[in-house]
Amino acid sequence: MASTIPLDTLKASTVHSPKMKSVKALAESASLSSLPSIYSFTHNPHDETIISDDAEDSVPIIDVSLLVSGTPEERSQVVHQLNKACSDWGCFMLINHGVPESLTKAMIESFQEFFNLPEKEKQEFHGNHVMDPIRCGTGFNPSMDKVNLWRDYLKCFTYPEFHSPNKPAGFSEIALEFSKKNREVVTVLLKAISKSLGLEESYIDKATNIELGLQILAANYYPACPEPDRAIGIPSHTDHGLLTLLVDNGISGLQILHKEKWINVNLLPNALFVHIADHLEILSNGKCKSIEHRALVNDKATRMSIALPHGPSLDTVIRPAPELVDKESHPPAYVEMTYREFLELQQTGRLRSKFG
Ligand SMILES: O=C(O)CCC(=O)C(=O)O
Ligand SMILES: [Fe+2]
Repeated sequence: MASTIPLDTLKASTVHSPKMKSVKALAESASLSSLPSIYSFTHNPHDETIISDDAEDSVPIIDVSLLVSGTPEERSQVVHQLNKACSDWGCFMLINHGVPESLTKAMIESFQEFFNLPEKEKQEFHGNHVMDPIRCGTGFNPSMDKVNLWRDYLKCFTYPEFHSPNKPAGFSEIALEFSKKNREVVTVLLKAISKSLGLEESYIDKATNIELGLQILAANYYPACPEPDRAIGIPSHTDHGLLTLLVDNGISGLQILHKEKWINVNLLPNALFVHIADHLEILSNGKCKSIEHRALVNDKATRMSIALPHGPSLDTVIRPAPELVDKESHPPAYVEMTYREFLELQQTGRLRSKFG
């Protein structure tokens, strides 16, 4: 049986992040020529020697339009590609996904306008709790992060209920449309991934109660950094949820860990990057791998990324699919708990990994 974490000791997890100056404000202050020591991140020297840009290490590219309009052979080919991408890579790049390029551009611009708001106005959206539906801040969580991260963020819960800041003008409308279009992509992908696992098409939808599944629209803002080798945007982690879709403003910085090598990800123009996340790994009993990744910073230009984690409904217990469990050869390898419990535990720093 899968073990469970005693949750009766779990209290509402408030993140006591002090009202810190944003990294954007810090980076723009005229006097900044070196990295303040509170942002100094010790990179693992072992990591640094194994960065790869090799062609053979290139992330799989999947044409998702074939799942909708392809021939039966093309559809089954894409399902096969997804099976390999989810198990061998834990990520892939998606082309012909149907999110209009102009909409993505408008979303990136709107986030930029949000981050450009006066600090005081942004502070109205400074949430404290992981379940606050709108949260803006700078990368610092005392129970999780040992150093400050060179990154500001805004996170909004956009499904099942839509939340967004009421400024800048037009932000809400663009965010609603962008979130909808991205959720449509996830709907198609989850069906195909179910099939690729040998399960019925709607298996993941039902097991996660996806009708009420949580969608988060998050933007990361990484200003140019005076000493990029000594700082980090986001340290190595896997995402919670089922799938995260990600785009950026054309400035690279995302790295994934593949076969113990850090690989620079350069997104194809108008492609979506897809991360397999923890709850898909749990549900598939390890057949799909959630991908370790991190965000580096640079000294030339501001990087922005938009990440949309799509998860189960908050109150559905997620456990390995019994169809993918075999007592002898594939025993259940993960703890079972609701997505909400997972998020709250993760925030306290007490969830060391999805293995419990
Ligand atoms: O900025 C990126 O490319 C990565 C962002 C990320 O990993 C996250 O928001 O969880
Ligand atoms: Fe991430």
